[in-house]
Amino acid sequence: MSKPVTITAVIARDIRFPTSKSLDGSDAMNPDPDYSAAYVILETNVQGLEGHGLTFTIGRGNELCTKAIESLAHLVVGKTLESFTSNMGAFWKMITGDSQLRWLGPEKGVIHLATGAVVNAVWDLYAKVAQKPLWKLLADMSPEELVSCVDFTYITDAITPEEALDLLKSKEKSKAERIAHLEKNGYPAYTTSAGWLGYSDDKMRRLCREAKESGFKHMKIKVGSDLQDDMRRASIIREEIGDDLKLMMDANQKWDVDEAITNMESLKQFNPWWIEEPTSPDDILGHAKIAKAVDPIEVATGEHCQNRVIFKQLMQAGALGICQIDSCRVGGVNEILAILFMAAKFDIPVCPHAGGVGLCEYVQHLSMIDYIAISGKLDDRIIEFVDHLHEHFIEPVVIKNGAYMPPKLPGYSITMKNKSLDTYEFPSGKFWKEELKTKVS
Ligand SMILES: C[C@H](O)[C@@H](O)[C@@H](O)[C@H](O)C(=O)O
Ligand SMILES: [Mg+2]
Repeated sequence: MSKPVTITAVIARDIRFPTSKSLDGSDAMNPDPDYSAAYVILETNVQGLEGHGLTFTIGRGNELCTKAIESLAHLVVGKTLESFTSNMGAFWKMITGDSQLRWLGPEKGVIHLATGAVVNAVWDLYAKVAQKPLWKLLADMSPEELVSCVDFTYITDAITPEEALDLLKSKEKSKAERIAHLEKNGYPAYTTSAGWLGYSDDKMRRLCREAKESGFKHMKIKVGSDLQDDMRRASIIREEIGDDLKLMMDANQKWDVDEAITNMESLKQFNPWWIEEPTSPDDILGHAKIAKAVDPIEVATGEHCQNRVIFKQLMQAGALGICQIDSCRVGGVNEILAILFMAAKFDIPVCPHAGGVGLCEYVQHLSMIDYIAISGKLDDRIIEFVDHLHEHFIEPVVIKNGAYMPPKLPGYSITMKNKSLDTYEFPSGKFWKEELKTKVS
């Protein structure tokens, strides 16, 4: 591209899907989520070229995220893409370093969710200009380039840039073999779609059967409502999937620390591989205590883990058996790379969180780059899959035989169809106008 690409405007849109109607996505803590996106469009001076990104919320509060995105806009508008991509680490430090906005976090909550959306939109633009899907853009970087994308502030006691570089260099020569493996076999996935808490027993049984038939080897269910009911539902699922498939359980932060330990005593008879979010996502020592008590069941967490610092401490404390990165809870691709480096160093499997709109589209790129260039491993690593709302994306995920196939189009796979954006914009889109009218009358 001859003329420099300049970002000319940041558009933030409040997009909400009415998933609470069918209880898709429901769990013990979140009984009625409306899967939503605070959606970002970076407009540029090049006709037809835009960077897209989103941050995931479950409905109300999406308006706060879109406002926060607008507050960050002055940091990117009027700047060239090249001024960012020539030093991605410095770009990230700049975006998270506006002192007046940083005061709202730092690096957590609404401002960090908004940061995730903007940073991801810049990566989408970068990959579109490079004419590569994001995973390939990252895979083609040298170890030095990949390390330079990361801000190591606050994590050098766990990993230094030099250590990260050594780690990447040791994987460099065999990258091509792993790319070939992915292109042939895809990256293994697990499904959560059968186990939402609000589903009837019949629906759960049917979805379990369907998931098994379509090649999934792992399934996740929700627990944390009522222990007797958790046990009843777990036994139905085991009945359907048998003993060979791996079962995971997700409590969505419902329990206190000792309660988690006691409840897992009862639930361990269903042979869960991991217990996810057993307690508050901020409780590092609590997770460590649970991990010790429930061993050999793994403790998984990360979808509400606010930044790389908390991930670092979970890893250092031996509190984390499975690292569940979330593509937009932390500050986008750069911070994800920091977490992937630490997970590789601590040899903790990364199984991304994807229960939301657009999260499957995002995280496939992240697991793929982890396998190609960072951990180099697939053992005990799977990407979450939920079968909702993919039809709204220009390049929806492709699952074959229980595995994610590598995306092909340039970008971060997060661009939504214009019609979907217009229909589900809140409150002015066609869907919500009708919906709100019926509520009033
Ligand atoms: C409200 C959401 O659907 C959550 O239940 C979901 O993200 C879940 O924790 C998951 O692990 O997929
Ligand atoms: Mg979860």
